[in-house]
Amino acid sequence: MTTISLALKRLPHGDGLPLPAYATDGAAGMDVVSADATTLAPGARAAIATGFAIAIPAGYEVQVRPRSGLALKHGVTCLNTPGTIDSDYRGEVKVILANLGTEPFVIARGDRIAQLVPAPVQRATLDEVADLDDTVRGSGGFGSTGR
Ligand SMILES: O=c1ccn([C@H]2C[C@H](O)[C@@H](COP(=O)(O)OP(=O)(O)OP(=O)(O)O)O2)c(=O)[nH]1
Ligand SMILES: [Mg+2]
Repeated sequence: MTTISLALKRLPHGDGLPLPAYATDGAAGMDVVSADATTLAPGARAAIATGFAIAIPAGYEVQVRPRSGLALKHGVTCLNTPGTIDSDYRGEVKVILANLGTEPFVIARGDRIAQLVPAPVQRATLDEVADLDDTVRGSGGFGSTGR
């Protein structure tokens, strides 16, 4: 395991909120809390404020991932999972939540709504060619190998 340092700037409406934190020693994600108090109707989505901005070192991203408990118990997930925070983004970190459940989902300020996972970024260059090498799979996909 490696640990990187993220610069975090608390925004005015983040005053008094707990910062993202690991719930246990072995947690992969830092739980992030909502700065908003709102209700997500069934089928609704919203960008939820967190009250902070971060600066990520070059070569890294931060992924915004759902919490499994919210997904399983309430059908609430990050719509764009995993959300991508770019290293050059300096705006407020937001969590795009969607309520895929059947009941309104009430979010209180301070509720843990998602988790942040830093990850190294692998970039690529593109090498445009006339033909690709042959493989057994070929163009088969989307269930081509059976159930
Ligand atoms: O869950 C998320 C996803 C993104 N962002 C912010 C940080 C990220 O760096 C920026 C852009 O995200 P992305 O590249 O996924 O969105 P886009 O639709 O491609 O927007 P842009 O044109 O600004 O890149 O939005 C968040 O705060 N939360
Ligand atoms: Mg983008």
